[in-house]
Amino acid sequence: MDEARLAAHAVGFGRGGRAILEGVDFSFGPGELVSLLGGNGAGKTTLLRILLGLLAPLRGEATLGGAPVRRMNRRAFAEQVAYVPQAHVAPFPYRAREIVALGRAPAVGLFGRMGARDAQAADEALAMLRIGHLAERDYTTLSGGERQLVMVARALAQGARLLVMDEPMAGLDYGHQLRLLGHLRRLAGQGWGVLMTTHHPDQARLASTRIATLVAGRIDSDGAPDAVLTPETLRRLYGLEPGDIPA
Ligand SMILES: Nc1ncnc2c1ncn2[C@@H]1O[C@H](COP(=O)(O)OP(=O)(O)OP(=O)(O)O)[C@@H](O)[C@H]1O
Repeated sequence: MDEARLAAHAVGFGRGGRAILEGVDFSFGPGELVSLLGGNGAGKTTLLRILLGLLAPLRGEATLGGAPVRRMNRRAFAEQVAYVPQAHVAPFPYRAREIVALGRAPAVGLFGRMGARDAQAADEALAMLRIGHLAERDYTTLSGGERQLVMVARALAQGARLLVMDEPMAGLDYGHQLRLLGHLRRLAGQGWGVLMTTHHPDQARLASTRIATLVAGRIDSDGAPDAVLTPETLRRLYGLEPGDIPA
């Protein structure tokens, strides 16, 4: 199990002489749904990009199963870790099944032909998220919540066991936020590992197995949701004073 953890070790990053991340030690792995909380500009997206090997840290390193991600073959990395983008409107009216099958690109090669096995993997992923009925639908006609689930299905079809998501609940109504969290929690229960950033501590508390907080580029706390989300942590995260919180 430990083999597949995605980790940051003493990671530091900066731009223009300004520190963005400092001494960040963090990891997640199979069976976990970890929410990364932090105010605007705290460094969440920067940390995700470093974990994904898209950005080289100035100090420290990111590893997958102990191997430096920056030196890993991208296809080998994609077989283990999927980045789930925020749902967006595709420029062309692909069917949902086709969008999901695109997740198979690491398996079929970017310009390879999609075979029956790929279509089957796409259908299995859609079924796992209980959206099989959307397979033939034009992706551009789906609601934001449905599109986000299609994006998760695409990551599942890719075969990766670790999912990394940047604000997956942005733009979703409360119902779709909770539904998405329910799916992610279920995936964690089945052995997937999920890391997501969010601006919704309450939802994070409901669904996460663990919560980590970033304050000014440093990990401020990391642990069980109820232990992390104290009034004191919320003050450091969002500048909230006890009187600001409805009693
Ligand atoms: N390429 C860059 N050049 C200069 N500054 C950058 C660059 N990328 C990020 N930053 C700065 O680094 C800080 C952290 O940005 P990051 O996007 O990681 O924060 P975040 O926690 O994801 O924020 P948000 O919740 O607002 O999306 C911000 O102050 C941002 O302006």
